[in-house]
Amino acid sequence: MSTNGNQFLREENYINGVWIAADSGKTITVDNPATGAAIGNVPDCSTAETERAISAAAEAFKSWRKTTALERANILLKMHDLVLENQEELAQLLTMEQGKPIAEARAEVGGSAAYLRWFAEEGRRVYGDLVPSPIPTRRLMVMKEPVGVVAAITPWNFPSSMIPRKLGPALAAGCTIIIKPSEFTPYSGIAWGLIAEKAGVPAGVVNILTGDAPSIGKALCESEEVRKISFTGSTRVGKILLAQSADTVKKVSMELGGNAPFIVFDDADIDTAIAGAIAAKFRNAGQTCVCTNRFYVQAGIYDSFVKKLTEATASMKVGEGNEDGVVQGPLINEAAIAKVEELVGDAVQRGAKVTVGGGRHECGQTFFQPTVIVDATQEMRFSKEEIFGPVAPVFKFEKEEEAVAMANDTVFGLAAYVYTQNLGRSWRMMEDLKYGLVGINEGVIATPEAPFGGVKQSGLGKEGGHQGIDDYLDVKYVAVGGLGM
Ligand SMILES: NC(=O)c1ccc[n+]([C@@H]2O[C@H](COP(=O)([O-])OP(=O)(O)OC[C@H]3O[C@@H](n4cnc5c(N)ncnc54)[C@H](O)[C@@H]3O)[C@@H](O)[C@H]2O)c1
Ligand SMILES: O=C[C@H](O)CS(=O)(=O)O
Repeated sequence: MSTNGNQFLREENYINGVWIAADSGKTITVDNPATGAAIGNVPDCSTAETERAISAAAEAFKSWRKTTALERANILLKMHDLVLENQEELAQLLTMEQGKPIAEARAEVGGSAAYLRWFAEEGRRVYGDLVPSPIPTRRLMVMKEPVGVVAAITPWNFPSSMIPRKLGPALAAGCTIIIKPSEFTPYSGIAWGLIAEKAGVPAGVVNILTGDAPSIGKALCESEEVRKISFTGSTRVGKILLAQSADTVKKVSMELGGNAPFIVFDDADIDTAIAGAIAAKFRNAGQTCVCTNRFYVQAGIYDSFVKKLTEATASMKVGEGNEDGVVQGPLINEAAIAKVEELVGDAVQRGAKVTVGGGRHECGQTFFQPTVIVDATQEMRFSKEEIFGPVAPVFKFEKEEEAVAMANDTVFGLAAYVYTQNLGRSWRMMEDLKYGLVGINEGVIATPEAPFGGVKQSGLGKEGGHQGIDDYLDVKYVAVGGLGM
């Protein structure tokens, strides 16, 4: 059943085409991060429900894998249309449970639909090979097949769009899926069950579970029937899931934490760099995996960049997501605020100076002032730890090789950004920066057409692009002999 008039605000889980409560009747209360008010309660499911979801997905796989790529594409496009037809309701749900400004929520929902369209098309281009045989009486074929049951575990910062990045390629490839959204933002995840149901996705193909993450995750990782784990979240949890998946040798996709450098050279167009800096730092209140974590600014442009960045940051309106003109909402909870406060405190203690912001915002317990902090050094914690908040540390450098060395001095490798008008330098940056994504004079680059994913401890595998569906396919080599008979 739905509450508060939004048809997508459902307080049940979706297993095998049936809406259910937790066996125990237990629930998890979900709060609005901007106001602290309770939105509602979702099922607190655990191992038993997870095992039923796995059985349902395994049974549904037997027939879903035999549908044609065109049939699957048509269902994904129906889901795409439903998302766009209900974009406002889905965006309002997202802002209510996650806090982001409504314009960002609308964009996220639009992006969700775009991933569905992309993979509807990609699914119809899963080609095999006929390999020239060295033996006259033998033919060599390469086939691609769906891996089977997929388990998807997703984060709270993009509670809508992180799901179709997995559901899209999974269904397009012929896999079935069990989705466990974050307990902080479950409603946008549960909504995918309703969208699937309305689109006519057969029972068991899409299953949505909320509840005790460790026990659900353990059941998914230890099941022989689950053949792939697709995770988006922290590197810490990614490592737990990788370890838990080892015994059954699962395929894994890991979209993990980041520590993005944003390098500005003296020859950069400064206004372009400032626009890119604001977009790359403060989107979703700095709570994105690809948000800039470190600004490295060359000495010749440093003072004017700091001045302009401070001015632009000071002009940002903070408040609840539906308030006119608000460009920054709350952080997800008070623990997130405390973490950001800790990192700012550490930097100031080590000699950094705040030019704007630096503390909690008057809007409420979960709001933090958009902040610029200068004279940053590699010894400060935020040079190695993901801030995940609206704080922009600015470091000064003299030479190009110094910037590259500092930028690469991290265990992470998700996104990096470079602002320069020098062609040779931009190519050296592309090649020398050890990251999965590089923006040259661009601060927001994710798109369904391109492979998104990190290297090092930022992850394994890609989401989007033609690479995105490969992670949901097994490659089979078939040798057909006896042709001389
Ligand atoms: N690389 C990317 O594409 C990408 C995208 C978004 C977020 N992230 C990263 O995610 C983090 C923020 O998201 P978060 O706080 O939700 O991350 P998180 O790792 O705390 O939680 C992510 C998901 O894992 C679940 N989970 C937690 N502990 C688990 C366990 N022991 N077993 C199974 N599941 C478990 C959570 O319930 C949630 O659904 C940041 O580090 C951010 O960089 C990465
Ligand atoms: O935080 C994670 C998202 O993947 C960021 S983006 O919307 O893909 O840029």
